[in-house]
Amino acid sequence: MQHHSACAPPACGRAMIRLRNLCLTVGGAANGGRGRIVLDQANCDIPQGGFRWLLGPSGAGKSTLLRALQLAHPPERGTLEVLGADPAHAGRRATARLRRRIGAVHQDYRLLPELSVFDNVALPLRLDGMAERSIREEVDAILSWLRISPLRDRSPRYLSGGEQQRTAIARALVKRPGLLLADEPTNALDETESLRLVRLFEELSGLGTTVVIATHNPALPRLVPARALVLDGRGQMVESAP
Ligand SMILES: Nc1ncnc2c1ncn2[C@@H]1O[C@H](COP(=O)(O)OP(=O)(O)OP(=O)(O)O)[C@@H](O)[C@H]1O
Repeated sequence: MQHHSACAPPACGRAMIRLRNLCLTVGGAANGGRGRIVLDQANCDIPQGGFRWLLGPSGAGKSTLLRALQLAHPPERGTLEVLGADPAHAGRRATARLRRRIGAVHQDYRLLPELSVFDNVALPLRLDGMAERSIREEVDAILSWLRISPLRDRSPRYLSGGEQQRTAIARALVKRPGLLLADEPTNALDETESLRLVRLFEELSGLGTTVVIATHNPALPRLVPARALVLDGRGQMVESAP
């Protein structure tokens, strides 16, 4: 991989993610400490349909940056635009609408154990007010694609790690998000499933979804060569060519 000192401008089209002098800290005032700088004046543009790996050693801040992109971790300073909007200047309703256009796969899946696999995946569509009949079609299609249809009535509580991970992925994808953020989305999957999944993410980016996938598995970016955002753990982020 060839490294550049700064992130390249978007190849074409409008930036769906735009960072300008973005500073992110963790464990600050809320924890009574001084906080730790995860990103120090980072700049980056990702165009619509862009695909980026998010790389860096454990603890470098990949999950924190994904949380910020999901509008769940406010920046300390600088500008963060997501899906063409700046949440710092959007009202609560506009921010909630923006969040609904983001699909996120968390490292710990965050499935609701009291709901079935089907209902977990249906949740974002129900929150959007979609008709039940359309929900059934959409959910069944994505469960089938991820090969978890036989699990549709089970509680996530009794699923394997890989099955839970695929359920979380189905929930992130079912609403056809404009931005897909995934934190180690293949760490519980075997090689064949991992390859299918990253190919799906690649396909989605070809269809216009902006995709950011965090991983510390060096094998993964080799499956789909794409630009990478690399965090060094000391606040710096560089963008590397595929
Ligand atoms: N709420 C918090 N309070 C204090 N420190 C935190 C908090 N959340 C994260 N951190 C610290 O911030 C740093 C970045 O964590 P983060 O989870 O973003 O890293 P990561 O690159 O995703 O790591 P991994 O690859 O292990 O998942 C780590 O040093 C972590 O210990």
